Amino acid sequence: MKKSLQLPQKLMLLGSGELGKEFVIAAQRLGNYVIAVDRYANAPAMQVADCSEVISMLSAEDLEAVVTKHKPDFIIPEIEAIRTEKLQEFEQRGITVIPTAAATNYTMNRDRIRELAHKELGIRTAKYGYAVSLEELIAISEEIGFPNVVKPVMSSSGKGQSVVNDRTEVEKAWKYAIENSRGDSQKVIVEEFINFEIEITLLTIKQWDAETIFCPPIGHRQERGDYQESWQPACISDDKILASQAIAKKVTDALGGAGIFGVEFFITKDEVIFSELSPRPHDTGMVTLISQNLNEFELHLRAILGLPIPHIEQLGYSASAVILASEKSDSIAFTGVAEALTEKDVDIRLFGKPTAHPYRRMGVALAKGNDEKSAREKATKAANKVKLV
Ligand SMILES: Nc1ncnc2c1ncn2[C@@H]1O[C@H](COP(=O)(O)OP(=O)(O)OP(=O)(O)O)[C@@H](O)[C@H]1O
Ligand SMILES: NCC(=O)N[C@@H]1O[C@H](COP(=O)([O-])[O-])[C@@H](O)[C@H]1O
Ligand SMILES: [Mg+2]
Repeated sequence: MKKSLQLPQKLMLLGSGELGKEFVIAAQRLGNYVIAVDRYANAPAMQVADCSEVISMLSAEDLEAVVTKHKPDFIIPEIEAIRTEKLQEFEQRGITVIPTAAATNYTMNRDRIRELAHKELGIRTAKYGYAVSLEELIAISEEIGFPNVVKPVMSSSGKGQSVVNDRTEVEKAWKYAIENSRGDSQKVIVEEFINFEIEITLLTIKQWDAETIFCPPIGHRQERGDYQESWQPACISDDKILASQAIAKKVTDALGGAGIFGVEFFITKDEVIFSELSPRPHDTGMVTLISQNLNEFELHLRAILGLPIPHIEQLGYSASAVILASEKSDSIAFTGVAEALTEKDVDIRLFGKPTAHPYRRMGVALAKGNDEKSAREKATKAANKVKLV
């Protein structure tokens, strides 16, 4: 389905964090009208949108109220934790849900997308199983073996995730996962620990009326299940790039619709292993704010609106490194931005989150370099100069 190319369109963004903020900027540049929605006021994307709403996105009534009030042409989820059954209803009423309401339902929980990829599409993933109680977790952990990785089926950015080295650590992992599960789920996934050489995000752009296209792979490093730095291009063989593209195409075709997807893979010496995917811009893809002629947010917008993407150009070795909070605070100020910006080909984004807590991502440093190493070092050095006070 292709939408009319008449602009502006009315876009409702469900989730208004840093990824949403850059998406709103891209949408505004083409004059679109954006309603930014999130669970708290003054969220990053709300600061640049035409208007905003604070609701519980897990509440069908709250979603109904804002959709009835604003009558958007498009609903664009920015986080997973949304009452996706309600999105199906909006879609039936003729509102375009990105990429599709069914796709947001598949990717809301790790188990649904895993079942689709592994069972229905026959794609290689880490060995896995599920548990809804500590007893089940002990049994399935022993079946899968140690070390393994335990995650709530509903969470993101590593929340509630832990690596379990042996039987004695299972109970702690269970408690941590349940305490940090988002939404109403009490289910965890246990995965075989993959000893990868590198992990990548393959930004995959699915279009209404044109072929699926890909950005060059993005390499990334994670801690506590959360992204710390990313770089593009990731150095992997052409064979492995083609293999990951084929898998990304297969999964995104099954999900349907249009938009950008961040498809995550573990790359081992001999294998390309599918991990998970975001049906929207990806945090590690923030590197494209400096590394490409069209960043992931502009690509998402063009794909959504059915605008052409004639060419994606990679602009050379580039990297991003996160700026994290270290303590709880509700008065946010930074030092060191001037120092960080003294270096050539370095840029900083501060998201404008109104409060901080340990490890909350507050900004990102971006850099270009002569090679991967120098780009990564420049980005990390710049990120380290910026401090919350
Ligand atoms: N089975 C595994 N083997 C090895 N490492 C893993 C495994 N699963 C997850 N990890 C590590 O933890 C990171 C986060 O895992 P995952 O992507 O599943 O979580 P997430 O909460 O969805 O993160 P995000 O929302 O940021 O994508 C991975 O990028 C990887 O570094
Ligand atoms: N890996 C998913 C991801 O990076 N999502 C991004 O983080 C925001 C939530 O941040 P918060 O937890 O600091 O509010 C989300 O709104 C999205 O922009
Ligand atoms: Mg991930």
